[in-house]
Amino acid sequence: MNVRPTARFAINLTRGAFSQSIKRTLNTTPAPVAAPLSSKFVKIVEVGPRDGLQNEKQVIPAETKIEFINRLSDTGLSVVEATSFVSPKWVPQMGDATKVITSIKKKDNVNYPCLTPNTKGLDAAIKAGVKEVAVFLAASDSFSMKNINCTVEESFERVRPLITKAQENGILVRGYVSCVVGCPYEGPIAPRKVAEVAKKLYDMGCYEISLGDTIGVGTPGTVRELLQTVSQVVPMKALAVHCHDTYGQALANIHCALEMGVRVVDSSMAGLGGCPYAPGASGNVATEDVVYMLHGMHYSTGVDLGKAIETGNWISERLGKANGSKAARALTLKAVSAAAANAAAAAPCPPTPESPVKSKL
Ligand SMILES: CC(C)(COP(=O)([O-])OP(=O)([O-])OC[C@H]1O[C@@H](n2cnc3c(N)ncnc32)[C@H](O)[C@@H]1OP(=O)([O-])[O-])[C@@H](O)C(=O)NCCC(=O)NCCSC(=O)C[C@@](C)(O)CC(=O)[O-]
Repeated sequence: MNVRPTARFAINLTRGAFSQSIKRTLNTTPAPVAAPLSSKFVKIVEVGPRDGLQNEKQVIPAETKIEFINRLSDTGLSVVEATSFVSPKWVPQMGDATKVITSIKKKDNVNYPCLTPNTKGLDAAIKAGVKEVAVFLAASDSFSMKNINCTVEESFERVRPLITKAQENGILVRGYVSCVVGCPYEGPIAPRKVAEVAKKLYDMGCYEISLGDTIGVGTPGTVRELLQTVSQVVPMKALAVHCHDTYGQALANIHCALEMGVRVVDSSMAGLGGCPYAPGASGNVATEDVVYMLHGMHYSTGVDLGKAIETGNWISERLGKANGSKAARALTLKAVSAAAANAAAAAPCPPTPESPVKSKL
């Protein structure tokens, strides 16, 4: 992919000026849906700093992660999943969890949940002042073994004391279920199996269950069936969707989930990410694309799309990648072209050579 549009934007437009330019561009961009469908709020859970960065091969300095989170906090997002307190032997990229979470500028209206696989992780999170954690289980034993080194059944026993201790400390717990449609090692996963895991986590005290299509194989057909089954045992309002975009189905799957009543969507700025234990899986659906779609459908998110694109472009440049969001790429090009045209129009006219007629006078 070509990184030029992002680099050009960096040269031509400063932070803030870009948001303004994007706003003007959005005002002249036809809305993708004409009629208002709903004015309801959709909560976006930004997972870029954790899910987005955990799989990066290059060492990302803690300072970059901290600035990324600070910029995300300024976009209007209400949840920014910041890091994970996991074993650095398993996921070295997250080895700076304490430094990152204690160094960010926390905003009162933003939650910064962190992943914790066991009580050791929870203890470190508590020490670092974390107010919300997430446990992550799977609907497939093979994936569970690769990811957290225990079976699904064993993972419940591992998180039970974690959830109890978190509750005793006034810490909210979110629950992830991975491989909700398919597993990289076992193939298709039955919705019934996902429902069992989701219900157990919900009953154990997780306030929200995020359904992870870890390898992005879901389609609106399988996602509909999944949500129909899971919502029989966990209320729809407590469900979130977490769609990786490996097969280009993420937005379609989110649209399907919205139609069924889901109002929490996980996404990753610039489409960063992938799971270290799901080889070949692409990143999460890009936050910019989700926001563009939701606003076009007249859902509110609280997110300033211009600032989101600016942040996605910023982290993409830091990582030396193109922004993985199609909406961000299109709007960046449009804003840069418009700014260039404005600059050209505002520039003083260069002296023109005297015309033959004038020279005769
Ligand atoms: C769960 C374990 C720890 C089991 O790993 P293990 O090797 O079975 O654990 P252990 O208890 O035998 O400990 C091994 C070593 O790790 C240390 N350790 C143990 N726990 C911790 C901790 N919390 N923090 C720091 N260190 C820890 C422990 O102290 C020990 O150190 P040593 O004595 O050898 O020096 C390991 O498998 C692990 O950390 N796995 C994390 C994997 C991971 O982060 N995966 C990505 C997140 S999940 C995901 O991306 C999917 C999701 C959520 O996005 C949704 C979707 O898309 O599907």
